[in-house]
Amino acid sequence: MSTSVPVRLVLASQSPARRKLLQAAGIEPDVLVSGVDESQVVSERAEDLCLELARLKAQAVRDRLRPSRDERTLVLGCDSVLAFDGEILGKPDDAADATRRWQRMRGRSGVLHTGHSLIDVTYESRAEAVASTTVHFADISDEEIAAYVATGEPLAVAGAFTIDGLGGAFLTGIEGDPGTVVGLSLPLLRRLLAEVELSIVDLWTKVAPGGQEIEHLG
Ligand SMILES: Nc1nc2c(ncn2[C@@H]2O[C@H](COP(=O)(O)OP(=O)(O)OP(=O)(O)O)[C@@H](O)[C@H]2O)c(=O)[nH]1
Repeated sequence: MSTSVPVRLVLASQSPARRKLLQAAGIEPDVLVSGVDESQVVSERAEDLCLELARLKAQAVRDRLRPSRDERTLVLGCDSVLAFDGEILGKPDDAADATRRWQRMRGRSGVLHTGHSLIDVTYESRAEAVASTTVHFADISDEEIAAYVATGEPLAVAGAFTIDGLGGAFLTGIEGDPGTVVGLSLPLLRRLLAEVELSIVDLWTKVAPGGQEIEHLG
């Protein structure tokens, strides 16, 4: 399903992790931060909450774009939350909150849900879904919790942990796509692109694995 015009992906997220994940996969997104106030959405279900927020972020950025005849423009919004112990947890409020969370999470499991909303600005179509990955937390010590919180890393991320940073040492395993934990599932993005009649190959702009330059598949 290749396309005859260049495809531009606009990532509606300030997340450096999401951008790096796309870049490593050969996709160089433009970034337009949505500025959506996440506190405006409340939901009982983690999957509904993260999908609604992803939708709001994508729409807020879409509304700032004009379709162009020279390219196919897509907007991707994402939002990640941790479902743990019957609660929906985003980023911790502060260091004390991150500490309390880890004292509860250690030795137990949670599910990191990431909502994805893809809008095809050119054809006004959209595709959206939630990816979920179960995360098992190691039974870490109070000293490890204190040291981890002191780095500040847990304060900036949904669930107060990372899989690809310092927090990776404090997980014993996952079931599902690791990208979902970072904040963007590439296998799910591939499926959403297929729903709008595109292939992920159409978005490759950087050097392919193995080093050879990819001509833009246009
Ligand atoms: N590097 C990394 N980042 C993570 C991980 N888990 C969650 N995050 C980040 O935590 C943040 C989750 O908050 P969100 O509200 O989804 O996104 P945000 O950072 O506020 O950015 P916006 O999309 O602009 O709202 C995202 O930036 C995720 O990339 C992880 O395991 N590794």
